[in-house]
Amino acid sequence: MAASLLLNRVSRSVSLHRVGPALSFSSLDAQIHGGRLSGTLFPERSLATLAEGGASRFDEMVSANQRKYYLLGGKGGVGKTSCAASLAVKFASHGHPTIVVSTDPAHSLSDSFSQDLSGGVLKPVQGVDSTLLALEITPERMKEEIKSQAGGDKSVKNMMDSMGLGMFAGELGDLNLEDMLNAASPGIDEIAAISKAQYSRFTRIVFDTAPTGHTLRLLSLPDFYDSSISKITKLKKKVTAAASAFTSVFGKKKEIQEQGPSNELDQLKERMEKVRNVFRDVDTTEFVIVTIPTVMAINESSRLHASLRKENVPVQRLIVNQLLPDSQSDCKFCSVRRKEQTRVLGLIQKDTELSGLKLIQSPLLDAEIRGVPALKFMGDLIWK
Ligand SMILES: Nc1ncnc2c1ncn2[C@@H]1O[C@H](COP(=O)(O)OP(=O)(O)OP(=O)(O)O)[C@@H](O)[C@H]1O
Repeated sequence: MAASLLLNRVSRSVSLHRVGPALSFSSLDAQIHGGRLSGTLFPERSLATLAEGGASRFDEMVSANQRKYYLLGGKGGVGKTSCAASLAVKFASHGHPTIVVSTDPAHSLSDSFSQDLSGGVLKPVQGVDSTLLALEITPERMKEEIKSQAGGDKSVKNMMDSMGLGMFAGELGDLNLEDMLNAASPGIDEIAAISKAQYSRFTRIVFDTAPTGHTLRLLSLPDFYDSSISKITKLKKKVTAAASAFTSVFGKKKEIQEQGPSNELDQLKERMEKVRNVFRDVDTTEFVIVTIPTVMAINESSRLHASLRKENVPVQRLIVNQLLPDSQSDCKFCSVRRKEQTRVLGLIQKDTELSGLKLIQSPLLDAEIRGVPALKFMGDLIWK
């Protein structure tokens, strides 16, 4: 049986001692020095060789004091939440007041921290020696907020009426404004909110994003909003110009109310600009792709990277999570799986989208990563 890592959390600490071919933890007195585990050793190979010690260049991630945003995303079930939560714990324990945000409607931050972080408001994470807040975004609350800002009513027609453009609502046919208001992807408002002044002291913001498709929507939403709002604004200007031309020729006052586009739309447009700038700022933002060593997951990661590149979202790191640790005494199953994962790692090196990224290898632990001590342990393995 491949030597694997058992993570039995005793009280609130974990540690490492050797049990037969497996390794298990009972109190966190094992220090990880430069990839070697002091105390009981992992005889075949240090964990760091698995986690490619230093590949993540955590020193770069933690150095600057200016605010930075890290979005972790990828295929469902690969370990996004565990990696995001472990990164947030690591930032906080390195002195950065940190916020970890889950934009995934199927939240698992509460599970990962083993604390109730639900409710759509910022909540302090217990058991971390410095400031770490968590936010599980509730899509419902977000949608209500957007609808209320669009003059209360949901329909495009009523909204256009409120801007004196009711008779032109048909012209917006191709503009699915209703979709925009009704299906606002969760996260936009909170991302806009977090960039507000009162959160300025938080210098690291970590996003645990939803599986790939949903995240791409979230990333493209600011542009979608922007183009929708500019369409309305342009139409408004066109109509006003037509109305004044009409008046000068026929001398009759058309009943076009002289209103600027509703200021709710202006505010929305402004917030979208802010979010879009956050997502694309190479100095402050980075999207970290998380995957596992299977062909399907690598293919999806490659497509995700291509989409992020198109959206100009900066990507530097790729985490390959749940890698089988080395072991001399391999069972048949493990040796087949190990061969496959080695092949897949080779595919990454040849993949035009992924080969340029910093590759972080994260070992498979044979227990769930739940609670701050386990997240600290995982963080020490991958964020080095
Ligand atoms: N390296 C690892 N070793 C052992 N278990 C792991 C590892 N990484 C993640 N897990 C476990 O795998 C499960 C899924 O992890 P996680 O919730 O972080 O994935 P996710 O990508 O966020 O999932 P989802 O897409 O459903 O949100 C959890 O039970 C977690 O504890």
